Amino acid sequence: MMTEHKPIIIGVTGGSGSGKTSVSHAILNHFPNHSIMMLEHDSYYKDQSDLPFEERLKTNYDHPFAFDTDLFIEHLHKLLNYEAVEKPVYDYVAHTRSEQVEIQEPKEVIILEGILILADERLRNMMDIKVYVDTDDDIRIIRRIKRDIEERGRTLDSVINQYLTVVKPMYHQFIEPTKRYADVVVPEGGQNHVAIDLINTKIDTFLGN
Ligand SMILES: Nc1ncnc2c1ncn2[C@@H]1O[C@H](COP(=O)(O)OP(=O)(O)O)[C@@H](O)[C@H]1O
Ligand SMILES: Nc1ccn([C@@H]2O[C@H](COP(=O)(O)O)[C@@H](O)[C@H]2O)c(=O)n1
Repeated sequence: MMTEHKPIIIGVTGGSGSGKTSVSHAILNHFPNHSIMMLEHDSYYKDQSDLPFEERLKTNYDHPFAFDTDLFIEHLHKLLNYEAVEKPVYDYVAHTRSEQVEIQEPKEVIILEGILILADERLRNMMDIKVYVDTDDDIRIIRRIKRDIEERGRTLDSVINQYLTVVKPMYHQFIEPTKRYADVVVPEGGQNHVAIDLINTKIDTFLGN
């Protein structure tokens, strides 16, 4: 595919359970007839298939080192050049990459989503709009308990233990400080229709609509 302009990049970040995915889907759904895609940083958690399962449980998944951000950026550069990429598929139950990949075709609008995407200067410099979803800690942990038990194969004790020992301290050390890089701070995630409308209007402007 050849086009005059490079794709538009929107970064959506915030703590775990803040509503990043919901905001990203609200943006995707606003542009049903446009060329738009989402690239989750979580898909680029490092492959740990060489480690026994018990060892994978000890990984700090809320530290920048847990991600293969170099590969994420490499894929982003390809997408910016309108080339397709083989996106890894992450398995939260097994705590490693699955053996499958998904072919991701290039699009005109790319939504990057993840807890630590604003922590990397290279990524920040590639974004046209930076969004931070800001949701109270108590709401986020309640959502996470429900989601991790229902969808990510966790027990209540494991979610609480991981939250108190890793997720909460890493949030304050690495994620919350990136709020200052955001162009837009969205309180209460997916339900903030005014903020999402403002973001969509800006994307429309970039698209020349
Ligand atoms: N405004 C909201 N009200 C109620 N539940 C929500 C809201 N936004 C998200 N959720 C729920 O909370 C969980 C986490 O939301 P999600 O968008 O996946 O957050 P994140 O991607 O930041 O982890 C999901 O189960 C989602 O359905
Ligand atoms: N094997 C893994 C990998 C990641 N996590 C947690 O996922 C959170 C990020 O995803 P969100 O959708 O909640 O933004 C992050 O806080 C990691 O702790 C995990 O538990 N296990």
